[in-house]
Amino acid sequence: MEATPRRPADAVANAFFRERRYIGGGDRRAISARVWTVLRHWRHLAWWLDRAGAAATPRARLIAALALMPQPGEAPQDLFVSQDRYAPQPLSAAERDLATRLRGQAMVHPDMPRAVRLEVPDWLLPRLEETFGADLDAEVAALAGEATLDLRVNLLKTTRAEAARLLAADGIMAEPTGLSPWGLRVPGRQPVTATAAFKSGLVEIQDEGSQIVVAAADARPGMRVLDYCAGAAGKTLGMAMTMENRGHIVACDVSEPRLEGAVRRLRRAGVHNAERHLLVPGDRWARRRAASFDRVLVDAPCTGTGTWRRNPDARLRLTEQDLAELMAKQADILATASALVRPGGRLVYATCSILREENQDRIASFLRASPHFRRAETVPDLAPDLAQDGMIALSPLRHGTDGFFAAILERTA
Ligand SMILES: C[S@@+](CC[C@H](N)C(=O)[O-])C[C@H]1O[C@@H](n2cnc3c(N)ncnc32)[C@H](O)[C@@H]1O
Repeated sequence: MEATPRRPADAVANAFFRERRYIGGGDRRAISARVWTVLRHWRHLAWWLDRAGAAATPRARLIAALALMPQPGEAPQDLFVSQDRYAPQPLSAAERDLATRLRGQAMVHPDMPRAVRLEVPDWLLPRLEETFGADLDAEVAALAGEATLDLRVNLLKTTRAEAARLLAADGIMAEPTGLSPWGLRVPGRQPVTATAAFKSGLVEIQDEGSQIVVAAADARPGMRVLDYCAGAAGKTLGMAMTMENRGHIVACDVSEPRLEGAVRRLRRAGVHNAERHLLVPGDRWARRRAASFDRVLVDAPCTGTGTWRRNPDARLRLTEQDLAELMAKQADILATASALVRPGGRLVYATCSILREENQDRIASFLRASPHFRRAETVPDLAPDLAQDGMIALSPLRHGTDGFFAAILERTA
């Protein structure tokens, strides 16, 4: 993971295990659990190692994690033993000394700088302070928590109650979500994709926050709808559902493999009114369809800072340059996609970021440059006060969802 810092940790872990089929299930789980503990405490561990005068190598981080978070029978000197062919080398005298010194200390120390304590990059801290103000510690703690497993019930094929009943028949007890009218929340990590309900397209895995973006888009039967950054069609599927399979929806993206991934999902969900379009440089397709869609959803490429619960390593990989590049892309995409909205139609801009620069500030600068757009005065009837000034900003702490943002804009002329 350190050797390929641009690659998501779960992709590295999957490749590692694929190349080592001899590692059994129990060992895989144990290895993964240890690696994820180290990732979740990356900066804490580096701080402790620095204080102890040790280099923050992968091995040293692991020894420090075992010493700082001792579990019965898991003292580093008992795990680093060479009798077993695959076990790590025994501890050196210096490593033993390190483990002894760290043992029993609290992982988070009062002397740690705030960014280290919160496990965020230094450059990002002022931006997070701007977003969350006095709630910063609690919000970041919630972003570091366990993600929920949410399903969107596919109303094209079933009802929420019926889907819950079918899942229960497969041993999965799901509860209705509080905000999304179509959501079910499954406790813990359960094999949802093996259930009959999933295989037959009655439910899709989709965070409740993402479902709220679908609701905010308010795609209705008979409309012409564009999902401009559709990826593998997560939100296209949801909008096709609210359209009751009537009207026309186009899923666009610049990534062919992502759009390919949509094919199977659309089929499984029983969606008949969707078309896919691969955007290429100099695309005439968009120009020919100027001002023709009732709804355009821009689910923009973003920092993903709202999904840290799922990718604890992402916050460490994110650089200031990434943010700058993404913001430039968001501005371009918004300018191009907005031209496709018909007068009287709606543009919904969404991210899974919690940063103001990608969200509220992006919308403010778009509106300054686009006098024929304004914030929608009426928004879909979701939970009271969820939308303010036509914008919805969700967070794990306040809403129990990923950190999603949606702005609902109207084209006036
Ligand atoms: C947040 S993801 C979309 C997720 C998807 N809507 C879903 O719900 O599953 C952003 C998508 O924007 C696409 N993208 C990046 N640059 C783009 C561009 N210039 N125009 C259109 N799509 C773009 C990426 O390929 C990616 O699939």
